[in-house]
Amino acid sequence: MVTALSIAGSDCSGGAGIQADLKTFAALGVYGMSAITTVVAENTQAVFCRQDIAPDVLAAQIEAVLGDIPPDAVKIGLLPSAAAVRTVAAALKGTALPVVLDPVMVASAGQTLHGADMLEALKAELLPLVTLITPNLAEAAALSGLPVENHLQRQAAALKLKDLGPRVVLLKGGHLDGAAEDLYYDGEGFCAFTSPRIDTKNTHGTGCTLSSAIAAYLARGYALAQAVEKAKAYITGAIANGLALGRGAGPLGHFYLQDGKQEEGS
Ligand SMILES: Nc1ncnc2c1ncn2[C@@H]1O[C@H](COP(=O)(O)OP(=O)(O)O)[C@@H](O)[C@H]1O
Ligand SMILES: Cc1ncc(COP(=O)(O)OP(=O)(O)O)c(N)n1
Repeated sequence: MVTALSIAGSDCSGGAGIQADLKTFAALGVYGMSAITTVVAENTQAVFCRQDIAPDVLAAQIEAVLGDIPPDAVKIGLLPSAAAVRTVAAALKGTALPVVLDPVMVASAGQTLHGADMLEALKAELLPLVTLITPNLAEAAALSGLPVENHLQRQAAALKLKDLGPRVVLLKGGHLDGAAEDLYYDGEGFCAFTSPRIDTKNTHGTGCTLSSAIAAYLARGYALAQAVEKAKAYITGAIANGLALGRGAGPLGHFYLQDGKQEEGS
């Protein structure tokens, strides 16, 4: 059985965070496990409050998984503090696992999801350990300190992020106008993974879903660029099959592949 671990926050409304990751793993035929970093009270409209998990309990969750059911890949989502970043970095150092990092900072509803000390720790201690980082436009600007308003600026930001240590940078374009173009940079060259923009308000959890789908495909043995290509196809379908639940940005539809359609190559 192919396995993957998500280290991320809990979204009680089920659209983002650990809940989105586990649904994605299941939809893609991967046995999912979780280490929860923080419990967020949120829904399709707003974030209300959060309770961060103590670093020793976070470390114990990761150790419990790694020591018994070693995952084939790891996805990291919301890390609420520098202490959480350091805990995860210490737990993963020396494991040689493929690690996908979604550097979550702000919920689509607008609220910041981390403490002020998180950003510097993420850059210094975690980015050198990860295989692939998937910032959205705002996250890329915050991490690189560069503007990302046009294509050339986004390329420059990707170069700067690559210098911080990940093997590959995938700068997501979900918040661009026009096509949803994600820029992929592996240190040798750029390529774009692009889909038409889907006109919907139900986009809660798009970043979580894309990064966990990439982790699932890496766990299944796909090479990096191919894992991103397949994950992009999965997220596009999940957005197209989004669910009109709640009064705000509704969640994605994760199980559309099982509605009589088979995933190619599975
Ligand atoms: N309306 C949309 N139509 C098609 N693809 C989208 C849409 N919104 C986001 N995406 C895609 O979803 C993925 C997540 O991107 P993004 O929304 O930028 O992340 P985040 O949730 O972290 O802000 C990317 O592959 C992006 O291109
Ligand atoms: C617990 C938790 N983790 C992450 C997010 C952010 O999710 P993301 O997929 O990046 O995007 P939005 O749905 O917020 O656009 C979250 N809200 N909660």
